[in-house]
Amino acid sequence: MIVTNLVLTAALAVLGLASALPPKIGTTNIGEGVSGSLGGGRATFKQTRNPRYRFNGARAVYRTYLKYGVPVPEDIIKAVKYTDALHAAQVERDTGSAAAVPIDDVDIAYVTPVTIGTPPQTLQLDFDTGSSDLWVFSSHTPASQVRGQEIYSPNKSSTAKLLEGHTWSITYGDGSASRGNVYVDNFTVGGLSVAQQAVQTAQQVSSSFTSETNIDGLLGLGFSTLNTVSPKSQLTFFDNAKASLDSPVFTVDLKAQAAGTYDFGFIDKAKYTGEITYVPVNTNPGYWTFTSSGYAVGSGSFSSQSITGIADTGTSLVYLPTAIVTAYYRQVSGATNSRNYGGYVFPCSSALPTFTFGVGDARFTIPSSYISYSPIAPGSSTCFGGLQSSSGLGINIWGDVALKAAFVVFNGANPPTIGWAKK
Ligand SMILES: O=C(c1ccc(-c2ccco2)nc1O)N(Cc1ccccn1)C1CC1
Repeated sequence: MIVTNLVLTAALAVLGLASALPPKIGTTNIGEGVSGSLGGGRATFKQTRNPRYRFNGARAVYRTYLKYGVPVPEDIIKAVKYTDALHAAQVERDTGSAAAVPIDDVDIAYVTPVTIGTPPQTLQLDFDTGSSDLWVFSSHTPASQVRGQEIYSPNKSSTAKLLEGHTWSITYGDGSASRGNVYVDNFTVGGLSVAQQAVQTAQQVSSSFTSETNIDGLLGLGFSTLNTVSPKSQLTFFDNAKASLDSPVFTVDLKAQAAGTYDFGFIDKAKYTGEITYVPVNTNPGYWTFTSSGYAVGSGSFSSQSITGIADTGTSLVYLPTAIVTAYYRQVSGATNSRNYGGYVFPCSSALPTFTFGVGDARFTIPSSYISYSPIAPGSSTCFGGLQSSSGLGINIWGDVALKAAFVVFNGANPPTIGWAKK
């Protein structure tokens, strides 16, 4: 047997397999970081745990054989390889969690802190499941278009690299727009890092972005097919991070007038009640498009009908077919569809019914307070509705007014699905 072992060990050494195993004694490859100080003839070393170390018994035995120069039995070598494979499968994966903070007192949008580059530059970005460009106010944005926003300066980041010859340009449904060039750099959200994230630097932003002083850029969480970078389109932060996540998901927990969270890689049971109802997602052309099973106005009967639309964290309001919206505002005294104000308005003193929408057999009720969206001007007694008609858009949109009423799982598995739960 010894002969066999000698041959085997020699073979391993020749094949370099032995080198796949840790170097021999004298190194600290024991999964514990060793830090300490030298000098003045004294040395003290404080050992710290390596959180990612997984103890491997077979490997410990293997080292002992090596330590005493005894040929390693075949079954130990097999056990080391088997347990290595097991550990590789269990390698600790990544997750992230970051706050979603409303930028004003009507929840028109939410921002989340991110860090870019080395040393890290912190910006507050609007996470937008309705688009797939990650763009930021930057040192390339004309000063006349910057009004208090934080900017990303690639020339102050030692890890920034220009994507030569790449540009981007996007126009959003509300008419806002931006364009510019592209860098890749280290990018972190809530403890979750991507080394070479495409960061699109703005050379031009439209007036609505300039005037939104609390938003330093957008982080697209739509499908990467929507990304506008040319000649080579880029991946979203989620697509880049997905492979290293415990689970290929992100969740959205937006709140009314309070900080919610975006979680990446895990589903936090503390954030919802009951069951999550998952439904299919149509990824064409690149939005999180799903079909709702119907609606009810206030305590009225539920109307079962398919309402196909997108879950869009980047849109403030809910935009649905005119028939549904008129059925809703018929229950609101003094409500009119105003050309002046660009949508349904009503006396702020009017009582508003709730609005319930279905996802499969589940039912989600949007409180009246979310639909009494805001006075059309400060101090006005006329209020703008949080539910508006989608007829001019060509797409139904479940924006923040609806998302605030639920805990939503954006499941990036293959095929993608979207899950809705009460909270
Ligand atoms: O704002 C956008 C939107 C987002 C991304 C893109 C785009 C163009 C090229 C790549 O992405 N185009 C949009 O238009 N909404 C919401 C919307 C539409 C209409 C009115 C108001 N809100 C898209 C998700 C539907």
